[in-house]
Amino acid sequence: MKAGPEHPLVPAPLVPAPLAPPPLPGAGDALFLDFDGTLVEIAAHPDAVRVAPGLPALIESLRIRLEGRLAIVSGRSLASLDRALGPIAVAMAGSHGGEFREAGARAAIALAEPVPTAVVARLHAVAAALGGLLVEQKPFSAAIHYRDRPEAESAVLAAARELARAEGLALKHGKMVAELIMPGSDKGSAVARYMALPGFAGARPLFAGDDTTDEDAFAAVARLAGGGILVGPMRHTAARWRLDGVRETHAWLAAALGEEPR
Ligand SMILES: O=P(O)(O)OC[C@H]1O[C@H](O[C@H]2O[C@H](CO)[C@@H](O)[C@H](O)[C@H]2O)[C@H](O)[C@@H](O)[C@@H]1O
Repeated sequence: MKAGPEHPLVPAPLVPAPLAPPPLPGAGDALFLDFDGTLVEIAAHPDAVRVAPGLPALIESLRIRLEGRLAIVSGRSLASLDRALGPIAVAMAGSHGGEFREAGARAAIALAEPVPTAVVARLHAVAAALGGLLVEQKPFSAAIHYRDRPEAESAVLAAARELARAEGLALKHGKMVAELIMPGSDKGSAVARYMALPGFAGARPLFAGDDTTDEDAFAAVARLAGGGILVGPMRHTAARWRLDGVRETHAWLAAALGEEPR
């Protein structure tokens, strides 16, 4: 007997079924890419990621191949993505959908309210009390990182949950990070907003991402008759396909251009 939503009395399997590799993005597709863990390997510090030398050009070439239907959708701020990738004419949404920019546009549109300064101050106090954790303040979210002190995870999450509850904020738990966000925007809403633009409308959306914070986007592309691509080890996910890691993602992007990995 099958398990799943259509058989609610049967427990879901503990080990999710494996996912096939994704199709190559091509004519009629729109491509959305997460950044950390998808385009670059996770590093010890947000500023320590290494961008492969050929990556910005690869992304721009794909954007041209897809007639402009490509965007990076990240939890990072746009300023941080701009620093990492340099001046590329590619659409980008940052701060988990709080900042939205079309390709070539100078200014971003704000789709969220900034996190109140009192909340950021409280996060700094929590970070100091836990031995000096990194607080990353972004235009529309604030993150507390515990990669340096994994043993602080439960204390970080408890404090972040309490702040989120008291202030009416959304909480995202990513890779060794807890992020507080004003409710109303996430990666799924950013994808939906791109897909409503004339250049994207009607295309099949594909979203590649590694983290649980990408699940909103996986669900959004599924609603729009596309599919998510989980990057990394198998887990319970709304994604439809899977790639093993960053290297395999680069190879997949290069293959879409008919090239060897750069
Ligand atoms: O949505 P993404 O593009 O995947 O961004 C998610 C978060 O990425 C960054 O933090 C993560 O990557 C860091 C560098 O590898 C790592 O040190 C950290 O532990 C990870 O959580 C970024 O700093 C966050 O702002 C993003 O939300």
